Amino acid sequence: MNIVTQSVSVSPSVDYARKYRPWPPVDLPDRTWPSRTITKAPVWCAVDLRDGNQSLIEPMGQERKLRMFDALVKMGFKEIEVGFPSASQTDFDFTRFLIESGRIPDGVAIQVLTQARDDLIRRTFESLRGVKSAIVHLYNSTSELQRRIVFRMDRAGIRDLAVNGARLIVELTRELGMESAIRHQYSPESFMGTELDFSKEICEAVMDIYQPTPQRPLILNLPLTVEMSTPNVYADQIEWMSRNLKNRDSVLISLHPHNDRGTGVAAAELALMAGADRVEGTLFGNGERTGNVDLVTLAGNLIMSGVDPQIDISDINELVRVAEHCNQLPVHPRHPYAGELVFTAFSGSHQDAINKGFKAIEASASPVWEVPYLPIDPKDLGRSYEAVIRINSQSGKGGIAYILEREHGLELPRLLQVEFSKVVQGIADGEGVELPADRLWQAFSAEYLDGNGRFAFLSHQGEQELTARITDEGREIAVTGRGNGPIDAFVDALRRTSGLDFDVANYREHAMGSGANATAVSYVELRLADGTTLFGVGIDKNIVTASLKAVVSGVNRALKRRG
Ligand SMILES: CC(=O)SCCNC(=O)CCNC(=O)[C@H](O)C(C)(C)COP(=O)(O)OP(=O)(O)OC[C@H]1O[C@@H](n2cnc3c(N)ncnc32)[C@H](O)[C@@H]1OP(=O)(O)O
Ligand SMILES: CC(C)C(=O)C(=O)O
Repeated sequence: MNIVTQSVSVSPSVDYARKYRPWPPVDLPDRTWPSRTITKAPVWCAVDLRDGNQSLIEPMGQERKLRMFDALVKMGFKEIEVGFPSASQTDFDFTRFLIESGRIPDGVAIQVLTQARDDLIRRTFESLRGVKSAIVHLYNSTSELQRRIVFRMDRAGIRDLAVNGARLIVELTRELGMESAIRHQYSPESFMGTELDFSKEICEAVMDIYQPTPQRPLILNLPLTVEMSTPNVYADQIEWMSRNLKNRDSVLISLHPHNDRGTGVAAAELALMAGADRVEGTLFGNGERTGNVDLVTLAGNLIMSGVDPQIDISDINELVRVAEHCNQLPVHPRHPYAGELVFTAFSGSHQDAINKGFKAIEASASPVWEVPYLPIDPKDLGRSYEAVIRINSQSGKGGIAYILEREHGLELPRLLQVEFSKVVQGIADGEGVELPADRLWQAFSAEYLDGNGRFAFLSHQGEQELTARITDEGREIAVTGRGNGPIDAFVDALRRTSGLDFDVANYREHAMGSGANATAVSYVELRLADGTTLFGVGIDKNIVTASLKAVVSGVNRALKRRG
């Protein structure tokens, strides 16, 4: 059989194939990264105060910068890029403030960025006077596009720019006696767009100036300044550099992914598998254009793989508050790990599976977390289970049962779950909005509990010969009946009083709470003359009273159904 395919352009005015080119793959047939796994946390460097800040509508002032800095320190970051001190007075002053106020804890290095321009490098060193531990981060763009369009320089010119910048940095470090305080970092900016042989050439030329050793390695930051390809290409580039750079043990290979194609996290992870040592990024991925790689997501992914991320994201809601305040940008409700909705299921089958997963975890002695649709325990991020299941018209019995059990201790029999979920479905469809837990309880009470119809239970005496006081349409009456126990006798009494032909098909009860506050809940399934069944529910401190109330509840519902 011949299948004839026809390609139809949705936008006939643009020939995408002529306008855009796929990024060329790296010739690395013996690549090893695809079969590796990440088994330890990288060295982290948070760049919220520099790359994040430079992309904000309103860059941070001192108050917001400090709040972010303190939060990053508290999370356990040991390297924090605090600004571009030669570019703005705010960044210069902030760097000075951190140093002069003694705000930088021992063991934490501040990092500052500079272009390869003499005046900017000198000013950068001015900002660092008296610092205990800093990383001077030199960058220049190296890609073919930037060389041609922005710098209008050939490879040699671009290499000289980097080498001269590095030389001045080494001289100033020495002149100012800052050798023990300062570490060095070089970024061939736009690394992804740079030919690998030139990346190697320029990095090695810079290494010749810095003379790194395994004890004092140079940080070579190989940025995905603009993400232009699938993440495997970046991983190949990193593996190629890691394998081909000279004196590999004297450099730390650092990643700095952006997220133009939405795969910044994937690029970082694959590149770590490819041999990188360090990652630069920001909280929740704020940064130029679509952002920097999101360090919180990377840390969450490590946790989910059983690896200690070495930064603390266990109070993720607080991190969201800090980021939203400092960046004046919201964190999306569906943001991995942090979004308001990421641990919430509305849909019935998901809720059912989560409910069963929680029960299985409770019953299991294993420490392993296994809950369908919840790949990580929200509690490990300081999130509660409260919002895990929320009810709307897409919800099913499992979710409704979960909420009634969590909020009110009711363990509804399965058939009652089915029955009540239809009631909820009707309300949710009618109102078209979410039903919060208190609305669900209101609906349950109205449907099943005291006051749900014509009769209401007041009191009873006797067991096989029973007299009960009830109200009938608000009027108090006494009813009597006989049977082999109080429920049977009460059924006999109510059958005659209501004119409804029914018996009890099933009965279940359990305690809610414990000690003096314990309450009993009874579920009775009534079978009607036409063979159909329905439930009644009663709650009372006295277990017999709870059962009799449940019978009244069921009769009221049956009468309403009969009309
Ligand atoms: C990918 C990144 O995020 S890199 C960091 C980018 N961050 C920022 O730019 C924020 C802060 N920057 C600034 O405030 C300014 O750009 C400053 C203060 C650094 C420099 O300002 P100015 O000199 O006024 O101008 P401008 O930024 O337009 O300078 C561009 C010039 O610098 C050159 N240049 C750009 N980057 C570098 C570099 N890393 N090293 C050396 N020269 C560079 C350009 O080729 C251009 O040269 P030209 O004037 O001969 O054409
Ligand atoms: C300065 C460099 C590291 C940078 O910010 C980038 O390439 O995005």
